[in-house]
Amino acid sequence: MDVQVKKIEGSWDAGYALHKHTLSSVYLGVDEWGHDRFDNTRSEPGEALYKLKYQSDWKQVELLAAQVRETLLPLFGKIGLIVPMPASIVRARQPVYELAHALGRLTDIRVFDEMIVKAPALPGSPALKNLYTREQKDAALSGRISINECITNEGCWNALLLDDLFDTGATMDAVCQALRTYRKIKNIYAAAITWK
Ligand SMILES: O=P(O)(O)OC[C@H]1O[C@H](OP(=O)(O)OP(=O)(O)O)[C@H](O)[C@@H]1O
Repeated sequence: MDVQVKKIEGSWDAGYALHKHTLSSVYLGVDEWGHDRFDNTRSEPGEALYKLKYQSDWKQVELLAAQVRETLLPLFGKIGLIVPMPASIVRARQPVYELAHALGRLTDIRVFDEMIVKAPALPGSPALKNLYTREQKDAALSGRISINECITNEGCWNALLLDDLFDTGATMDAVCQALRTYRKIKNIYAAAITWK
C-alpha cells in the first residue's frame, strides 16, 4: 500500500497517520435525487478505509491493520495496550474496533475497547459528523469522555490510540486528555489511517 506518513499534532507523546484521505475531489454537479456528486480520488489507505466504512468491505481490516503495524508502530515506543476511539454512529460492527482487534492479533497486544466511555450527545445537539471546526467539536465533546479504569493488573503502560480518520483532532485529544488522568497509563501515542 502506498503511504505518505504525516505527523498528527495533539496532546499525545507522538502521533502519525498513514496518508491523506482524499487526494482530489472534482464537483460533477447535482444528480437526479438532488445530491451533489463528486469524483473523488483517494489515496490507497483512503480508498481502503472508504470501502471498509461505507461499503462494509471487511476484508480491508486486515490490510489496514497490517499497514499500521508495518509503517506506524516502529515510530512509537513499546506499546502496552491499544485503545480504539469510540464511534458516534451506532453500527453492528464498528470499523475502528475491528481495526484495533486485527492490530492486536497481529502484534499480540491487548485491546481495551471499553476503556473509553463516550456519553451520548444531549438531545437536539448536532452530530459530530455535522460539525466542522475544532472549536465546535471541542464544545460538543466537552464533559462527554470518561475513563473506565478496567486494567486489572498492576503497572503502567504506553497506550496506542487508534482512529480511522483524523480531522481536527478533537476526538483523539479529548480521549488523550481523559486518559492522562489514569495512573496506569504512561505514554500515549496516536495512530490514524488517514487525515482529512
Ligand atoms: O479529528 P476529529 O475532527 O475529531 O474527527 C475525527 C473523528 O470523526 C469521525 O468520527 P465520528 O464521530 O464522526 O463518527 P463515526 O466514527 O461513527 O463515523 C472519525 O471516525 C473520527 O473518529
